[in-house]
Amino acid sequence: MSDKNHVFTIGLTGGIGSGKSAVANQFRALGIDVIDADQAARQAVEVGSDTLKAIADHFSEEALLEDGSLNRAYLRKLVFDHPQHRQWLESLLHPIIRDLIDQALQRVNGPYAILESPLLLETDQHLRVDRVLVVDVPEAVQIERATIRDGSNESQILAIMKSQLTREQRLSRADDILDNSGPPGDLTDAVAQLHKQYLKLAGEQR
Ligand SMILES: CC(C)(COP(=O)(O)OP(=O)(O)OC[C@H]1O[C@@H](n2cnc3c(N)ncnc32)[C@H](O)[C@@H]1O)[C@@H](O)C(=O)NCCC(=O)NCCS
Ligand SMILES: Nc1ncnc2c1ncn2[C@@H]1O[C@H](COP(=O)(O)OP(=O)(O)OP(=O)(O)O)[C@@H](O)[C@H]1O
Repeated sequence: MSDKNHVFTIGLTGGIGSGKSAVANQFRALGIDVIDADQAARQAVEVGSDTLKAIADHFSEEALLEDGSLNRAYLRKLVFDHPQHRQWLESLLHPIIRDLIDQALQRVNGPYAILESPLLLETDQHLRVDRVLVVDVPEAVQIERATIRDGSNESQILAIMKSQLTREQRLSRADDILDNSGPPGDLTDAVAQLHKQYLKLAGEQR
């Protein structure tokens, strides 16, 4: 990125259940601002928003819960079983998510920022970042951890994985790779090393 006003930004990505949030929390603990694309996706569909109304109009009232919020379980099943529904939802949400990310990046004060996103490389979000950090685990570990965390069945996790890049595609685009196949404690030293490297790179950019 050549824009002089922009904060040095690391794109943190990985497949579902790889450990992006766990890694992001370690950077937060070091005082680094993390912008979370999944969080932006939630902000985009706030109760009462036009976007949420467009979703209910397009799918059905079933897309809303009684309190007027998004029926995430319903939509999750629908969009990952039917690529055309996912494409419709993405074409509505991704431009909004991109704008929310841009606004959040402008508010960053620290030496560098982290953009945590499952779809960093699948969308144009990667154009916002200076460097790509991939959290990597074998696919079997992804499935196991995501299934336990979400209480989902394996077939739903597999459907989500199919709509993301493959492990090989993602790794081929990484500048840095964090192996998260060990216990959570193993991440601490590796994150501290990366933090040192990123502080140096951010300093050189200024
Ligand atoms: C379908 C929705 C409502 C399901 O909500 P739910 O609470 O069950 O899941 P959540 O949003 O927490 O996402 C969980 C994980 O699913 C995967 N995922 C979500 N959306 C997508 C997508 N469009 N393509 C591939 N994987 C996705 C990611 O690994 C993500 O971390 C939600 O994921 C959504 O609105 N997706 C479309 C917006 C989007 O693309 N978000 C990703 C960030 S850019
Ligand atoms: N090293 C680890 N050992 C064991 N469990 C882990 C480890 N890292 C993360 N987990 C657990 O695995 C699950 C997935 O991790 P996390 O939520 O960080 O993944 P994610 O990449 O952010 O997923 P998503 O794309 O769905 O948002 C969580 O329940 C988390 O507590």
